[in-house]
Amino acid sequence: MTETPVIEVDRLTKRYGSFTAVEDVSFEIHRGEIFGFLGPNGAGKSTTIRSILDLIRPTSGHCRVLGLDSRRDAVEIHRRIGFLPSDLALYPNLTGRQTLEYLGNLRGGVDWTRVDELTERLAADLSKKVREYSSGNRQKLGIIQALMHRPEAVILDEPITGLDPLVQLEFHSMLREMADAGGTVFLSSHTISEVERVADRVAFIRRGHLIAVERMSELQDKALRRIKLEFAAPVPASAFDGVDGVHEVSVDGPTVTAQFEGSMAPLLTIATAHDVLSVSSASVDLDEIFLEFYRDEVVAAGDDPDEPGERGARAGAPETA
Ligand SMILES: Nc1ncnc2c1ncn2[C@@H]1O[C@H](COP(=O)(O)OP(=O)(O)OP(=O)(O)O)[C@@H](O)[C@H]1O
Repeated sequence: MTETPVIEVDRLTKRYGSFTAVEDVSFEIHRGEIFGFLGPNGAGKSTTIRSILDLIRPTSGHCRVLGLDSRRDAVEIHRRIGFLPSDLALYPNLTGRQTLEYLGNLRGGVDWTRVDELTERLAADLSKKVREYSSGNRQKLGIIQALMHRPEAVILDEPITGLDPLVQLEFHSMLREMADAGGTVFLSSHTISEVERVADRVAFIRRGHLIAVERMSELQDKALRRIKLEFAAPVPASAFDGVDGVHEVSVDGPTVTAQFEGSMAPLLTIATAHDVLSVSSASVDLDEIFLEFYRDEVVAAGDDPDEPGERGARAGAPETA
């Protein structure tokens, strides 16, 4: 039996004039899931979120939230979910507490016990006027307003901006508790470390296209590994041509380094045929995977002129389930 997805994006395309910000993006998020939505600046994250929430109208495609139509049922959706926008607009002359009272009353009242609990956990200060807030305190207020009515699902656009590391940890625990209790979290982010820490699945968006949706645990298993081989005598790089799963072979005298994925066995077969003295290997961390996905952007920024941007395709086609 398949449960109705909590958030469903179906072939979403958004054009601004002749510019396509998001093209043919589809994914589903299920109950109890923390879903990371990862991409560099301008990739299309906020455009996707705004379409889900009916804050902008898609050029084509549909979004559904809690089984409701984003356009037809926008009012009910907004009542039942929490949302932290990337550019939260607040009244500068209200205090934090007055702001929450105002926003809560739009939903029919404030659960101050819940507000106090969130305030304490995030070490927020609700007594000052919004115009006197630091950016971190402003962000805390944004998080509190998104969570204070105990929503079934929450959509968070870059939530940890400006938060110190301890508050980030506490905030991520809060998201995990929400998901464990059956809530759903959509978390847009630039940073793989945040997504790695907290998400169950992650979608990678680049230049308006969804390039992969991966389960975090599978992504970690899939991580490319780096191997260093010391030989008794120099071995040509061509000895490793066509070996399954091996990339980026580089030779420095009798030392060969390479990256590989999957089984190490084919690589070791070649190595042992050439009088190998030692083998060492280490996992490549997820930051490197992130860079693999976004290599074209890195090259465009002038960081690595060596490598053509082919390898983002390694992750395969987007998941459709
Ligand atoms: N109203 C608009 N008119 C024209 N272009 C727009 C508009 N809004 C967004 N864009 C463009 O659409 C693309 C996607 O923007 P979007 O804000 O969705 O990216 P993002 O992934 O959220 O980026 P960031 O991480 O910087 O917030 C960008 O190139 C942006 O300049």
